[in-house]
Amino acid sequence: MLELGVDEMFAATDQNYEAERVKKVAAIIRQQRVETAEKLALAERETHHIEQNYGDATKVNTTEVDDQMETNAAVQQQKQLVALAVENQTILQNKQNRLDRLQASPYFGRIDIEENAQEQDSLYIGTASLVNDEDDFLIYDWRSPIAGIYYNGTLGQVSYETPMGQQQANLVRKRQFTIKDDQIVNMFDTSETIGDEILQQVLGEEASLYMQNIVATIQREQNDIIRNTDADVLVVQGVAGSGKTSAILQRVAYLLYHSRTKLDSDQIIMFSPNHLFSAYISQVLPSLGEKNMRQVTLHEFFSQRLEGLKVEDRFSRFEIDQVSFPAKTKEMRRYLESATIMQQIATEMTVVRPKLFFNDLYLDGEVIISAELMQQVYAATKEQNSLPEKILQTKNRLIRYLQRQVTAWAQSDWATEQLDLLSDSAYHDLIAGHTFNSAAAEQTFLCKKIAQRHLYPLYEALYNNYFIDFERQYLAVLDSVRPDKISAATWQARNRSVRQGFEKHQIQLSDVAPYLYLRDLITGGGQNRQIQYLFVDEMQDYSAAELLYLQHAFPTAKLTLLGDYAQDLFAANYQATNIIQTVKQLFPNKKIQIHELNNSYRSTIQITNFASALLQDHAPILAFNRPGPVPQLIVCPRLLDLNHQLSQECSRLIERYGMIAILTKTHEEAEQIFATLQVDAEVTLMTEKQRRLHRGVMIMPIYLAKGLEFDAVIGYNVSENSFHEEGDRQIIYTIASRAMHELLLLSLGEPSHLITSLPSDLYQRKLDVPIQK
Ligand SMILES: Nc1ncnc2c1ncn2[C@@H]1O[C@H](COP(=O)(O)OP(=O)(O)OP(=O)(O)O)[C@@H](O)[C@H]1O
Repeated sequence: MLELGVDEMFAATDQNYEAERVKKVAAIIRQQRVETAEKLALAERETHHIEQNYGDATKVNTTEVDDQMETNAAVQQQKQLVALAVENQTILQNKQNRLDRLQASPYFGRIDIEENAQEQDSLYIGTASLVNDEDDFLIYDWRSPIAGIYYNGTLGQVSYETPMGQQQANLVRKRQFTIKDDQIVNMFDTSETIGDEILQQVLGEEASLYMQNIVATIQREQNDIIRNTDADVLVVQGVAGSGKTSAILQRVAYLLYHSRTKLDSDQIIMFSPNHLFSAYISQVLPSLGEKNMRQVTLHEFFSQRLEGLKVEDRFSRFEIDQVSFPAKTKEMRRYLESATIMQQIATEMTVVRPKLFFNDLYLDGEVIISAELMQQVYAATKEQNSLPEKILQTKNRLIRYLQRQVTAWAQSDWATEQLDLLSDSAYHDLIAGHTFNSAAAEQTFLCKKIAQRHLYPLYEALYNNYFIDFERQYLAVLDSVRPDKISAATWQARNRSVRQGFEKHQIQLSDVAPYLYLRDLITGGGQNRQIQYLFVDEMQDYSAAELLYLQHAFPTAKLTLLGDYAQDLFAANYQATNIIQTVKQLFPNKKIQIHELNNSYRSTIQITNFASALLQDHAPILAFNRPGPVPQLIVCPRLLDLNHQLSQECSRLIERYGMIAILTKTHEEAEQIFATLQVDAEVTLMTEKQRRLHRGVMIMPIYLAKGLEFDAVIGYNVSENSFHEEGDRQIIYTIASRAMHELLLLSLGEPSHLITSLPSDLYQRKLDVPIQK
């Protein structure tokens, strides 16, 4: 057995010592892997054996009461044994996975700390802990309290959390490694938070199909976000490429570690912008040994809650907005997506007994429970009860009324007729398991069953609250809350279109949050109290009403909201977003903590400076010092030339890089390019249905590229014609900031003034494109 003597570990600090140490640690990992593999094989055999026994134990005689009790006890015992064996197996499997990860790269950091003059410790930080047979920590998990020093501290006095409170120490060395298997590829001493060398190297790499974890190079400001456990609402406003998504994924891993006895990955939900993004980030947590949290898009979430209604999706709406977006529509959208409408709905529903609308419940064209009866029952509910309690009372009384109806139907001639018509198999189904003393008793029983079965849809309607006419209710609310800025005629016309939408089982996106909120306030439903943490990525794409609804739907969850108001693609043309301001207004009673990230890591300094200059009234983005080519603007006079240039540039870029994206404003443009692009590489037209990224050339509208990054980006047709509105600034910014190493912008004719108004040294303009015959 290889062991590391503690003294030996502290003695030398040079390259040889570190090289030697890695080898020794790697040997210990290998040895632990062999031992764990043996234990795991044994545990698997054990589980199999117990499962087999479990089958035998349940075959015991169950006719005698005593035997039955004995059997139950045996079954319980067997169940427990199986559960224990499975748990043991899972623990070993997790250990095995952890060792596998450590074997690929045992650690990435070392800190030397002095807690007093006599005592100095060297601690190595990796993706998981490793302990030898003497219980010495050879590697500390990056999430352990003491590892916080690695990310936070510059040399000198530092403090860290311990179970006994804050502990002070003197940080005397910080060392970074890149280790592959048991070989040190790179090693630096640094006094900075995390030195630039390793970061340079990581950021200079090619784009990958899946996002990578950043634990080796987490920056101080990101670390504060990752390790925050205080805030009810943690808000991160971060420029493009500042590591917002990376930080929250490491944050999930951190939270799962920090609260491992109380928190499970199922209790964390993340709202992501689209499925491509979900797939892109899906490997980060597993690479850190954690299960993925739940992921959902807002559209999926809304659609699940509004079964039976087709919810307008944001992408289709964006496409339609590009064709026509009248001022009146903008005004209405501003109101419908505001916190004000949500507050108005809440006010309307908290009066003592709001006027409610009910649906007649029909069966075979005949009203069985009338809306009028429902009104009477509702009117008779106790005044002092809340609205959901009144609804529950109403529902229970209506269910009792329905039960009386069932009895009446069972005693009617109709039931006897139905009985005569009953097929043999239906008859046997109904009486299965029952015996009767007389034919009359059997008949009574069967008639009751027939009536119950017949009226069951009404019971379901009552149980599921279908007896409440939510659509009419919503229309009535809309009628009463018209904002002054919108004329009565315009408002009524819109309400008519909402009604027509309901008739076709459709709902516009702006109506969803207020409609769902109204429905939940009436029924008291729609709240999930299991979720403890809710993350929203790209929060600038959520309206105030939507954020309020999410808070209402997950009342016990702590929120982490991250976004970049400069990347607001969907609402930029009708409203200015100020994330921080919005959140403060939305959650006045919550403990809000705000972090701003202004350093950008994704792109070369040239691309970041170009993107930064596009933004007005924005503090400059701090570019990471990684040089590359200056962005190019290529202007073509005709479509033919543009397409030719596109194919040429794509061919050039694909020789150099693995992942290139052509980003368009709309889906239609993406389709056109896909039809004409000629390049000797795999070309994929990305749609919402695509569930993963592809190597080669990908063509997609910018809204699908949210949160993603590519080696090189070609922004397609950034002409004045297509990008003339102020809100288009955000779109060009988002396009530009997807590029890691190279950025090209192609324009058909006059390029957008948003670009040409920038200082000319930020990009290179190419005009003399060859004209195609
Ligand atoms: N501390 C870090 N160490 C290494 N790489 C980092 C670090 N922070 C960010 N990055 C890298 O920078 C890129 C951008 O990060 P990320 O996608 O998390 O940023 P973002 O703020 O969510 O971007 P956007 O808003 O533009 O989608 C990624 O490649 C990520 O790995």
